[in-house]
Amino acid sequence: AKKAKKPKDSSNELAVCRVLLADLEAHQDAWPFLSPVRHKSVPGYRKVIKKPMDFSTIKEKLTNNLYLNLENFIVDVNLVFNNCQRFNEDDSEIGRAGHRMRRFFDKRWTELLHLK
Ligand SMILES: Oc1ccc2c(c1)N[C@H](O)CC2
Repeated sequence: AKKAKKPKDSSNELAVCRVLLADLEAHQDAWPFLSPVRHKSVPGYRKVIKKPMDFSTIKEKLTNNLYLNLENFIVDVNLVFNNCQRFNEDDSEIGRAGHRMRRFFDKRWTELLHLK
């Protein structure tokens, strides 16, 4: 017989987003991602990176209820790391920080989701 699907509990997804963002901001490798890239002083950035994103902008969006669910939030966090990989060599300070932050984020949100 078909197993009854467990109803999804989305009520605490925004609380999970706040915890995840606080953990990202507190990480020692967060420094390249804390505020918007000053693209006026970074040649090529505005041309190459179509959708800039950073942790302070994500916090603003979270505060203004612009994330409908955890998935939309994760899309923006991954945008931060994908922009970083696009613009920085893997073998650079910022490139390495981006890889470390992405690994940390992936581990952290899967931990939090398994708690449910
Ligand atoms: O050398 C530089 C100078 C500025 C930036 C980067 C590297 N990478 C950041 O992703 C964007 C800003």
